[in-house]
Amino acid sequence: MTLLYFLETLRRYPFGPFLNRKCKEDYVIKETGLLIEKGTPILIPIDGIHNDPEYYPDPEKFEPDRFMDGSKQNSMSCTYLPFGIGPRNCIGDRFGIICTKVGLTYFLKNFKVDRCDDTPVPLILNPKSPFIMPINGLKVAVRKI
Ligand code: HEM
Repeated sequence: MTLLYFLETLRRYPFGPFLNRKCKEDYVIKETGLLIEKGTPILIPIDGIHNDPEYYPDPEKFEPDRFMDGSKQNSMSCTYLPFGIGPRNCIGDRFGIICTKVGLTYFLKNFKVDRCDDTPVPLILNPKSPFIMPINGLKVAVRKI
């Protein structure tokens, strides 16, 4: 269950809005005829793909169950990219997942988290940040259980 919430959180809020690559050889996109020349810098829009209703119906909705069948986070899927993709993808993905599971489980066993008066609803992201992060932080009420 923790994993489904983790996966959905990284869909809605990946670390950054895009991955960057450089084109290794001239490439023509079949559908449009557009030529991408060798050496062209490429930005792959993670947040655009993660919010495309063709892949994620009702993308604004936080819905951990979308990951229930396990297919989306398949490494061959180009529609879920929180850890990047290909030979330069994140080498720490499994380690990151395990650390998050252990840390979250320990934290949630000991603390209860609630909205407070200062919790931004809806969450407003900082449009000037190179990372995906709330504009004024994310204040919540944390109580020891
Ligand atoms: C939730 C945790 C993490 C997230 C969301 C994350 C995300 C990413 C992303 C998006 C990339 C770029 C991949 C690409 O361009 O295709 C990356 C690269 C990388 N990550 Fe992570 N990462 C996480 C944890 C870690 C951890 C725990 C380590 C090391 C212990 C790590 C080490 C690296 C390294 C070395 C690269 C560069 C790989 C390369 O250029 O070949 N990451 N990560």
